Amino acid sequence: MEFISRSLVLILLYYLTWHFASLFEIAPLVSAFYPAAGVIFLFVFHYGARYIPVAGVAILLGGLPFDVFWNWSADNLTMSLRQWLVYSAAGLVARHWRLFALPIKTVRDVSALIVILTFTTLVSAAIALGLLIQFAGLQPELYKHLFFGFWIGDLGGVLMFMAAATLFIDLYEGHHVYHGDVFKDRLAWPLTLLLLTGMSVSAYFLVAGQEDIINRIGYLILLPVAWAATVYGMRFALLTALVVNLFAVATYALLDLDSYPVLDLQLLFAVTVCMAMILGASLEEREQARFDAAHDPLTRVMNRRAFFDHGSALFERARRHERNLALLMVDLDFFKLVNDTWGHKCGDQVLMSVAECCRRACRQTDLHARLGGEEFVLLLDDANLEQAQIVAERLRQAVEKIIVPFTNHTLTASIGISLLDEQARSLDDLLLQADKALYQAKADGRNNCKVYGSTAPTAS
Ligand SMILES: Nc1nc2c(ncn2[C@@H]2O[C@H](COP(=O)(O)OP(=O)(O)OP(=O)(O)O)[C@@H](O)[C@H]2O)c(=O)[nH]1
Repeated sequence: MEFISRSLVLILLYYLTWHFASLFEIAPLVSAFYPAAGVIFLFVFHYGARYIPVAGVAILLGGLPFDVFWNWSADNLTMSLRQWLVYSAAGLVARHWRLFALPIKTVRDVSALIVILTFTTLVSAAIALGLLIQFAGLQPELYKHLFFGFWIGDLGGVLMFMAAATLFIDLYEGHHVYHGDVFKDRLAWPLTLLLLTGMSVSAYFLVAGQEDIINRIGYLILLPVAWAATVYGMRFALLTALVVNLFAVATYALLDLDSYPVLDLQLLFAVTVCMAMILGASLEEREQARFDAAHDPLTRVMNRRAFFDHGSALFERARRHERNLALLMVDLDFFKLVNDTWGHKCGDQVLMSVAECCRRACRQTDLHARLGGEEFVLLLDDANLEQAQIVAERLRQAVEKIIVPFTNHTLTASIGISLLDEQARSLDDLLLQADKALYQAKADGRNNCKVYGSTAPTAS
């Protein structure tokens, strides 16, 4: 299954990159071949030789129909074969010698990849030039033209390849390489979409009448779709596909461009939608997996591991900036009775209600988590003793109001409080102190809040 889905992505990415890069075609066909070949390199590099035949299929399906199918020539075929062999071999060599460390995690890693690809591209361009001189008797006056054609074309191509590399890495390695502040704001989606489609549409008008250029610019619509798929997931990508395709069709109708091959437009639409579904679905799966790894499946609040990850960072920040920090350890009283009397399902419902109470008791900057069983924890950022006691008391009262489903029974909770001071050197210390306070609260008859180091109950 993985092989099939990866193969599909290889073919679609190849198609996307090939057509997108062909927009920047300076030396005919060459600049489009290289970035697309980069996709082959990446797949072979990451997943091995079994993707070499798939790459052949990608070339046939993705590259040929657009230019070569309509304009078949032996040169084009040789070029396809060459990129297939050179990049498959380069991918295998890079894989074998582990030319750069995996997994690719940062923008710097991607840059390293691009440098290697640029290098490979230039070397293969030089080899191609050498072969042409040696075997095809290339005239010296064409050297410069060809080399610059290769060079400039390839450079543009490699830059375009960045887009494919980003999609690829995002898709399979699960790292959001280019996720930064730019993408934080969801508003970025409609704005960027507007900008990209606006640019494409103005471009159509600017080059009205030059069919060849219009055909190429038409492929720009693939970019926002693939981008939306990787950054925002399937729903946004499908929406983007719909919007940009509607724009494209409307523009073609407005400009009366009936000579534009209908087949191409349909194919483009099919590819954008497939791309959106595959990339977007994968992103959503990954986000789901990430969520599942950090959350308790029953209550959907943070789990123990995620609490320690985020909590330790919060603890260190508070200690460094000498800010207050309070920890509340919450444990239900006689919860076993609920399970034993009304069943486990009923107990589960109660736990969900308690999690909700914890969520409501917190600020956005605080953390709340289920440590396990009927034990919850709250880490209150910038809260002093008085504030922590208020939150704990509010929480205790909220738990008191929970009614065990289908009964008229209520339950109570005991809460231990600890505060960041010189004694607490780590989050573990803080937890230990809150646990001791909780033990005190239980010993004192339950349904009350106790502060570590103080003997008087804060409320009951
Ligand atoms: N329904 C349900 N029960 C759970 C879950 N995890 C742990 N428990 C139950 O929580 C109960 C914990 O019981 P104890 O540790 O004896 O504590 P208690 O009965 O609350 O008594 P005190 O804490 O001393 O007041 C046990 O019956 C566990 O089976 C869960 O996910 N769902």
